[in-house]
Amino acid sequence: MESIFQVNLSGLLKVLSDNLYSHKEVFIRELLQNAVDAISARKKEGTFKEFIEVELFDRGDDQVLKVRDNGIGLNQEEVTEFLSRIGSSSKSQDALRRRSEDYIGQFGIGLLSCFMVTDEINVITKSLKAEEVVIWNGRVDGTYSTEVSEEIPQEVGTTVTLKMKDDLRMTPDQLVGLLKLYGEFLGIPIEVFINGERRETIFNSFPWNNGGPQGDNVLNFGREAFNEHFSNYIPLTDSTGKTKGIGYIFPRPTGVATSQHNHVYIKNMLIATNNKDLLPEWAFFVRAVVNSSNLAPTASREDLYKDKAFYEVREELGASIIEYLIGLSQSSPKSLENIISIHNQALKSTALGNLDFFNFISDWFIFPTSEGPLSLEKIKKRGKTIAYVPDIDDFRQIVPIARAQNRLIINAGYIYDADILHLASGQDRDHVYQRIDAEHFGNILKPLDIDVYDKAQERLMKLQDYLLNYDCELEIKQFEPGNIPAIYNLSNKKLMDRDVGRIQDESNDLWAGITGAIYEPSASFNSKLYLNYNNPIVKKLLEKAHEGMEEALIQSLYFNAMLMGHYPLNQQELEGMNNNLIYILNKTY
Ligand SMILES: Nc1ncnc2c1ncn2[C@@H]1O[C@H](COP(=O)(O)OP(=O)(O)OP(=O)(O)O)[C@@H](O)[C@H]1O
Repeated sequence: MESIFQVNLSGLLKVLSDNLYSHKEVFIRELLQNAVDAISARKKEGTFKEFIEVELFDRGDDQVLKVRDNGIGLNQEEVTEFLSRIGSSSKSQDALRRRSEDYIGQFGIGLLSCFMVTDEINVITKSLKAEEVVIWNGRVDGTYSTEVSEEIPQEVGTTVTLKMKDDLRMTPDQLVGLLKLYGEFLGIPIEVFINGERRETIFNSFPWNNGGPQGDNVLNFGREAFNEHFSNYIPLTDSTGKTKGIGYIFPRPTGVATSQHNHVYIKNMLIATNNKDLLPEWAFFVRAVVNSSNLAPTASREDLYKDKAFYEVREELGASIIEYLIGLSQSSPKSLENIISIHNQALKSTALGNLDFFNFISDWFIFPTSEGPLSLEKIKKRGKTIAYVPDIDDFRQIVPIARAQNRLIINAGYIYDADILHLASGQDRDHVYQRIDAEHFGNILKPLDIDVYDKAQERLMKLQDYLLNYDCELEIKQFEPGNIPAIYNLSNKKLMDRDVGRIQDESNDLWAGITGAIYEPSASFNSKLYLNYNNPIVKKLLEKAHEGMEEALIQSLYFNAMLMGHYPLNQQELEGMNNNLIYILNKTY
C-alpha cells in the first residue's frame, strides 16, 4: 500500500528555526525573495510596472505586517501545489530540481520561516492567468484552508499577511532597517507604509552598476558596508560577468590567519555579511561586496553551494585582484608601494603559490636589511651579489660587520623571506643569491694575508686547546669594525647537540639513556669562533704568548662573542665565565 508521509509541522519548524536560519528576521528576506521571484516570472510574460509594498499596522493589541507584490500570482491549483505542500516550489526547472537561473528561491521551504514570527500566514493571490482570487491560510499547527472568490477586488499579484507574535513586534525603524539590509539593491522599489501612511521608498543600486565604479562613491559604499575607511578598491568580476563587485583593500596589516568577511548578494538579495570563502584563501587582506547570478545559495540562504561554478568564480575573482595590482604598478606605483608595505607578509605568501604573480610583484617586496627596509628592486641595484641571512640571530651578529664593510645584507629570518629569495634566485639570471648560514658564515669575512696567517698559526693552535672543552673551532679573519674582537657561530645541528647535552646533564639516567640512544652528536666542531685580526686585543694575543692569562683571555672572548650573538650559555660555560673572572681578580689583586 502506498502512503504519504505525515509531517509534524511544529516539529519541522523547530528544526528549521533552530538549525537552518541564524535569526528570526530572515523571514523578511524570504518574503521579499518570493515577491521578486513572482515579479521575475511575470516579466517573462510581458512588460508591466512592478512594485513591492510593505505595510506595518498596529491594530489595538495586534501588529500586522503585509507584503504585497504585483508578480505573477498563483491560481487555485498552484496554491495547492506550492503553498500547501512543503518542499514544493514553482521555481525548480524540472523533476531533478535543477536550480533555475531566473529565481532566488528553489527549495519550497522559505515561506515556512514566517512561522518563526507568526502563528498564521495569510495569502491572497490572483494569478495573471486566472480570474479567481485565492485565499489561503496556513497555520503553525500544520492545518490550512483554501478559499476561492471571484468577488474580492484584487489586482494580479500576491499579498502575504502575518499577525506578528506579541513579543516579536517591530518598530518602523527596525522594519525599514531590515528591508534596506536585504532588499535595498533588488532593483524593484519597495514602498513602505506605516499605519496607512507612506513612509519611504527603498531603492538603491550597486556602485558598480552606475556606469562602472567611481572613486568616492565606491569608498563610501565600502565604509558603510564594513565600517572601515578604505583608500583602495578593486573592481571584481568573473569571466561570465555574472558575478561582479568590489574588493576593498584592508587599511591595516592583517595576519595570515585572518578570515574574510565578504558581503554576498545573490540576484541582488543579501545572502551573507560574513562570508569567509568567496575569495581565495590568500586574499585575506581584501573585503569584498559581490553580487552574483551564477552562484547558488544553500537552503538556509546564508551560505553558498560549493559547486564547480563556485570554485571557478572564486579563482576568477582572485585573478581580478592580481590583475588590479599589476595594473597599479603602471598607473600608480606609489599606491602599489603603499599596499605592499601594509600587506607585505600576505602578498609574500600569495606570491609563493603563484609564479606569475611572483614574477610581477617580487621586485616590490620589502625586506629588512643591514641598511633598513629596502625593496628587492633597490637591493638588486646595489650589486650583482645578493646576500641574505635566513636566521635572525646570525643576521644580528653579522650586521655590524656588513655595515663596516659597506655590504648590504638582507635579514631573511622572518616568515616567507628566505623562501621568496630562494625562489627569486631561480628566476633572476642577473644576480647571484648568496645564502649566508652557519656553514657559509666565514665566507663574508676577509681572510688574512697568507704570511700573516702562517705566522699566527702556531699561536692559534695553542689558543685552540683552551676551547676544546667547549667544542669550538678557532679561525682568524679580519673584518671591520675593529672593536668587535670575535664572532661566534653555531649551526642548528650544534644548537641541538647543546640542547640534548643539557637534557642529559639535567635528567635522570633513563632519559639520558634514551636521548643518547636516539641522538648522535656531530663528530666535528660545529661552532666556530672567528677572531678578528683587526682588533687590537686579538692581535696582541696572536702576536706573543701571555703566560698564565691566555686561557682566561681566549675563553672570555668566546663567552663575550656568545652573549653578543644572543646564544644562551650552558652550565659549563657559566661556570667557566665566573671562574675566569675570579682568576683575573686573583691575578690582579
Ligand atoms: N509572492 C508570491 N507570489 C507568487 N507565488 C508565491 C509567492 N510566495 C510564494 N509563492 C509560491 O509558493 C512557493 C513556495 O514558496 P517558498 O518561499 O516556500 O519556496 P521557494 O521560494 O519556492 O523556495 P525557497 O525555499 O528556496 O525559498 C513558491 O515556489 C511559489 O510558487
